[in-house]
Amino acid sequence: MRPADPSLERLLAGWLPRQRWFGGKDGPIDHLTIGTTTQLLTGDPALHHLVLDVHQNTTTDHYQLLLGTRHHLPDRLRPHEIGHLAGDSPGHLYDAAHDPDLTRILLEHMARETSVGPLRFRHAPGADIRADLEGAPVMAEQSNTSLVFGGTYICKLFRRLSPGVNPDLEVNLALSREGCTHVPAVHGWIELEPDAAGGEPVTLGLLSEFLSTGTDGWRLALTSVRDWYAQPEPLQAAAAGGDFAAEAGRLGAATAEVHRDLAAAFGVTRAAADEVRAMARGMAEQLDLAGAAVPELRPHAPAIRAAFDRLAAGTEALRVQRVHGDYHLGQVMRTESGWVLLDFEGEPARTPAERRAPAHPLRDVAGMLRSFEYAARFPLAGDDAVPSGAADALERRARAWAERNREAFCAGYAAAGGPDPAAHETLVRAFELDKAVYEVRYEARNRPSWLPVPLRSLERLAGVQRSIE
Ligand SMILES: Nc1ncnc2c1ncn2[C@@H]1O[C@H](COP(=O)(O)OP(=O)(O)O)[C@@H](O)[C@H]1O
Ligand SMILES: O=P(O)(O)O[C@H]1O[C@H](CO)[C@@H](O[C@H]2O[C@H](CO)[C@@H](O)[C@H](O)[C@H]2O)[C@H](O)[C@H]1O
Repeated sequence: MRPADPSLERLLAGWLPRQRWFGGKDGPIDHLTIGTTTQLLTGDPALHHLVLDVHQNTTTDHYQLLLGTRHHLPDRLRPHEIGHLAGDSPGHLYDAAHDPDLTRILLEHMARETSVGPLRFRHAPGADIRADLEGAPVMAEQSNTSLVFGGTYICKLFRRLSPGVNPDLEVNLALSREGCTHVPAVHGWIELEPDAAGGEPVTLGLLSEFLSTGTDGWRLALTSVRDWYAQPEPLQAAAAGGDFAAEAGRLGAATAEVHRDLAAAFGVTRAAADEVRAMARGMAEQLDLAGAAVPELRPHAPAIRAAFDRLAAGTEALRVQRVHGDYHLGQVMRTESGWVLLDFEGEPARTPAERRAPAHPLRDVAGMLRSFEYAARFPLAGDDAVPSGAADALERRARAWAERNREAFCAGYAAAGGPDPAAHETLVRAFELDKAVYEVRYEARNRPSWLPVPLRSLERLAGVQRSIE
């Protein structure tokens, strides 16, 4: 395979926008070039590591791809085929993240800490990595691609690359050094060496302990929600088989403990009132952008803007610190030893600087409160899911479930030493609305059939705001 083959670049430009993890779905790809190609395995099958430079409008994003080539493509790999090159080509090209025959090579390299071209494979100090395991991708709604190796490791391959050390690696290593028990152990990572201009290596992958006894919070919460919808009247939350409130309280406490350790690892600073005003202006700008892209958001815009204005009118300085940044029920796992937090990368649509920026820890709390709203409304999202005449009763149930778990989470968070959400209502509401605006845009771009979920809960949030004005 030639490094910069125009027909390969055209194939990739056609394939990329169809991938769940592609972050540039807002507009067409103007031009795609192959930045680096590194051959990790020769023969048939062969494995190449590619960094793709994707030019869209005025920006260039970099995506990582493990490209497999085979003369004959087995049926199991057909869904992952990228295309077929004629002439002196190697035959079928496919996304090798789905090929266990090839991904095991990543473990071998990390175990031996090798360097291949610009790729450097590393392991954590003292880690003894088993290289005899096969990796299969996790089937989750993901921005990246994670491979589970024999129920022992999980290797997250970052799809869109951000400059420098990925915050997920940076934060996990820092929290482990603090002795935090709410994160999985880091075993290794893969990085791209800095280019000639210098700078930091770019993180390509993160190998962590696989939490084999864990269930993700989203799945647990949905089980509880379904149980709640199946309850006969009169409703009795505490008696419901799948009540989630005690878990929500423990999750609140774990969140506060992680915030404490993040503060110890990265420090705490003060955001003066004018910085808080700038933050509120930033939220209003995002609202304008989202309203321009998603018309369904516009009816709620005045009430949302009022919440941001209210935040801007305050004179209080805020204590800010490193936070999770994209906190929701899919980012936490309940294991036999308690709640574990995952994915400290921040929101995929934000810039690397925004993701690292200190924020008030209640921003994460608001993220999780939104997630309770999501879980409560998810079963009602499809139009045919709600029988006619039942909408009001179901809306009452959704609100009751979300409210009960919001309260339990906030109580657990405050009791474990986090700033009390009840004492910062304006701030929490602004964060919640900001997250809901982000979600509307996120769903419109990535999962249009989910758009009613944040829109329905916005009707409630914006209604609360209107009643305050
Ligand atoms: N250490 C782990 N152990 C077990 N499962 C995990 C682990 N890390 C992630 N997962 C699973 O993979 C999913 C996606 O992981 P995440 O790090 O959030 O990826 P992304 O950044 O692509 O969203 C999680 O929701 C969880 O189900
Ligand atoms: O986990 P990611 O870093 O990929 O986060 C992105 O995708 C999330 C969905 O997978 C999205 O979260 C939204 O949907 C969740 C249910 O799937 C819900 O629990 C969250 O509250 C809601 O925000 C997240 O916003 C996005 O950044």
